Amino acid sequence: MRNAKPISGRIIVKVPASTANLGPGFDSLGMALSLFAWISMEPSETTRITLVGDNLEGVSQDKTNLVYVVAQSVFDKAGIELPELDIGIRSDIPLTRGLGSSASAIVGALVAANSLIGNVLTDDELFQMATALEKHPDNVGASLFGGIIAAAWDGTRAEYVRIEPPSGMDVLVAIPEFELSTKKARNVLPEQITLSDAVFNVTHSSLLTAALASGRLDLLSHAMRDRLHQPYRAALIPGMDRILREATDHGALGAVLSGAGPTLLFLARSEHSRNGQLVAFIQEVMAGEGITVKTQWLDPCLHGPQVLFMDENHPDYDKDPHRLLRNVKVEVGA
Ligand SMILES: Nc1ncnc2c1ncn2[C@@H]1O[C@H](COP(=O)(O)OP(=O)(O)OP(=O)(O)O)[C@@H](O)[C@H]1O
Ligand SMILES: N[C@@H](CCO)C(=O)O
Repeated sequence: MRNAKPISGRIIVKVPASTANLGPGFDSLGMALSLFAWISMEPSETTRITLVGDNLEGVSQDKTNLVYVVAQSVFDKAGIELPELDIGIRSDIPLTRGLGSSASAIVGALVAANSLIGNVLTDDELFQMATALEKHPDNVGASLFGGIIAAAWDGTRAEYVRIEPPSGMDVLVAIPEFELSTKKARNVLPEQITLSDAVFNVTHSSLLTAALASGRLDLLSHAMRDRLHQPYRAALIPGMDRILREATDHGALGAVLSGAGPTLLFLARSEHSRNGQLVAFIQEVMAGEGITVKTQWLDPCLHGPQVLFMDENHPDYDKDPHRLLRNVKVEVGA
């Protein structure tokens, strides 16, 4: 039990998307991306959950909503009651595509709820809660701390180290039109793997972490290879095998499945990245498979959630929060 009191006012949190694994770092490596979701939250007489924009189709608007449930877990842990909430959610992160939409919802909800009660929970407590909810620390760690994180969870406690992304590195994502839930993409993984595949992944994941930490972009094509999950998941994503194998011939430094997929993610040197060759190659292979993909250049996001607090004196306080969310580009914090 803590001495926490709900504050009156509205919190808006802007939280980054993330990519997990980066190839061999299964359930361990994550990187925050310059693609965002926004959550507004304030105490209210009755619970209302409003979804803004096109990316949240199918997300529940009752008390089963992930953001509402996670917020309640913060209040529970802090020992206070705050059952009714007015929540608004806007997301530019497509759902179930491997860009950490659920992690951003969890992290956004944790940070918004904690801000509403005066930040009584520490970042470490939020990280432990987020990891236990998501069941792996890679996406949530990246969304919470920004940059690249290397993390390990033993089922009880998660530890992480944040790595500043190397400069001059751009990120391309190729997002297929179809959804692939994390659950389905984990169900195709084998119960057991060979020792040689385990050694392959441990060694490549270590090399990748060291390469990212020291800015050795020249090592990425070698280090980003994986034998633990991508070979099994490839059957779910037509075209993936060829694209990952040949992407470095078309200007990528490295190419991987983003999280549990189906999004494919490419790292490239900034000075080479926007010449269109890589995008044209991806589009051609996917078109051959009859799949439409949306490609988007992003940057590593260097920061975690940004929080805007509006009290009744804020010039926008009287505006409908959901209209505010629709119009964000709301600048929230530094
Ligand atoms: N903003 C949100 N508000 C409420 N629920 C959300 C939100 N974003 C995601 N979710 C929930 O998370 C589910 C998607 O989680 P899932 O782990 O399958 O995919 P992902 O997080 O997009 O991908 P990955 O974990 O592979 O990066 C959605 O179907 C929805 O139930
Ligand atoms: N590390 C996770 C990320 C998806 O949430 C996986 O690949 O299944």
